[in-house]
Amino acid sequence: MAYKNEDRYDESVTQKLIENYKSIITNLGEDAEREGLLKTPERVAKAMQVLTKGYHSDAHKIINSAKFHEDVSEMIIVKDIELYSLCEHHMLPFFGRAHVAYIPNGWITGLSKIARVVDVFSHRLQVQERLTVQIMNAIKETLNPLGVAVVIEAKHLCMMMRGVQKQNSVTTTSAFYGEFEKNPTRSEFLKLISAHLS
Ligand SMILES: Nc1nc2c(ncn2[C@@H]2O[C@H](COP(=O)(O)OP(=O)(O)OP(=O)(O)O)[C@@H](O)[C@H]2O)c(=O)[nH]1
Ligand SMILES: [Zn+2]
Repeated sequence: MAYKNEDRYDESVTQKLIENYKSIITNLGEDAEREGLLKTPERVAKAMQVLTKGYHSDAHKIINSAKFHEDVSEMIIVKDIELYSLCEHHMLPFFGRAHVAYIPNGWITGLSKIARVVDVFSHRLQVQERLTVQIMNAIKETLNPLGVAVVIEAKHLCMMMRGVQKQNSVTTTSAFYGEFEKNPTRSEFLKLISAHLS
């Protein structure tokens, strides 16, 4: 079913996930029947559907729904778009911010749609590199711009709470297309967002 917002859940998926999470709680050595945990499988089932709702959204449709003809040829940057995603290896969160820019070639889109595209792809099981490229490609394929740039800075809980346990490392990924593949455009973009790069 299509999820219009995060309050809608697929009832059959919820029921299956409730059984799955009951088993997980039991297999972790907890008592799934104790009072505090009784509703937990349902809560997690719903939370996980929200965190993966991007599978039910189409980034191309989102951009095309607010696509306007406009003769602008300057770089448009939407920076500091906060994002929360789940790493596909551990299903633990990674979170940070995305900086997205494009140079129009006759078409622009609503600014909020750029942030919505970040949400669509981040609400899936991801690796940061693919997330970065998917955002770039969605803008490239819908607006046919002269260039697109995406930079994502994120911290991965799988590197913080477990495993290597590094609390301060930030991963930066980038994807550049068209004009952004060369200077001076790329350096102008990086300069404009540089206050936000660590
Ligand atoms: N490239 C990339 N790697 C990621 C991302 N999120 C998590 N990882 C890494 O995925 C790797 C999975 O490695 P494995 O050796 O299979 O898993 P693991 O034994 O749990 O690894 P450790 O985290 O080193 O304990 C780890 O190095 C994670 O840091 C991501 O977005 N991009
Ligand atoms: Zn991970």
